[in-house]
Amino acid sequence: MVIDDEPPAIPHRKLAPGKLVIASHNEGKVREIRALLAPYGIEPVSAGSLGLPEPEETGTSFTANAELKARAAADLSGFVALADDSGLCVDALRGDPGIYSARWAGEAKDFAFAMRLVNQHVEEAGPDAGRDAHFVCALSLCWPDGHVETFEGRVDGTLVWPPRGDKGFGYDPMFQPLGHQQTFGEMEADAKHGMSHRADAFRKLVAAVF
Ligand SMILES: O=c1nc[nH]c2c1ncn2[C@H]1C[C@H](O)[C@@H](COP(=O)(O)OP(=O)(O)OP(=O)(O)O)O1
Ligand SMILES: [Mg+2]
Repeated sequence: MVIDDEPPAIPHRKLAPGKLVIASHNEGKVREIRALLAPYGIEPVSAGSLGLPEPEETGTSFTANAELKARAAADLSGFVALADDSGLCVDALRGDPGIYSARWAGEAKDFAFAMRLVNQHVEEAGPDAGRDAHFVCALSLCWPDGHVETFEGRVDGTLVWPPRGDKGFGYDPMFQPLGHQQTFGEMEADAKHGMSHRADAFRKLVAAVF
């Protein structure tokens, strides 16, 4: 018997030119998503500039949180919304901080503190646990009628200490992608876009909806 295990082709909805809300309140992300969208004839407006609230991230996965943020922004704005839920997953910490990556930086969004915390836990886990980590990014597009499509990307790397560079945001200064000598904090934006979890998810989005 021949078993056909090819997944059925998913009919994606195409994205028409026009306004699109970037459903994020993180300036670093908004900057990166704007750059990724630049070649595609979309007019991005940020959630902040529309005065949209920051929804509570009650999901238990990157995908669930990305969908919830995209849906909230599409409902309130009436435009297609693109949300990003992402985070740093550390092997020695069994995937933490993961979906809690923003929350580890506290109310003050203090990533110098969050990076120290991550490094401290990794050192406590001992040398055998290693310093492998990866970033994950789920990008969700939600149309005003509720249709949602989500794409996930990933980049593998190593955690360095002390942190290096001030070009990126969040945990970038302590993350060195596999096969590279610079951290994401030291790289120019274009170099990060060549390999990041966000760019990986975005490539899948482009293939599906443009
Ligand atoms: O490329 C990255 N380079 C460094 N750090 C990163 C990256 N990507 C995600 N991260 C970390 C920091 C961020 O704060 C958290 C995501 O948390 P997450 O809830 O998805 O975003 P957020 O609260 O900062 O903004 P928002 O929810 O309004 O989009 O993971
Ligand atoms: Mg958030």
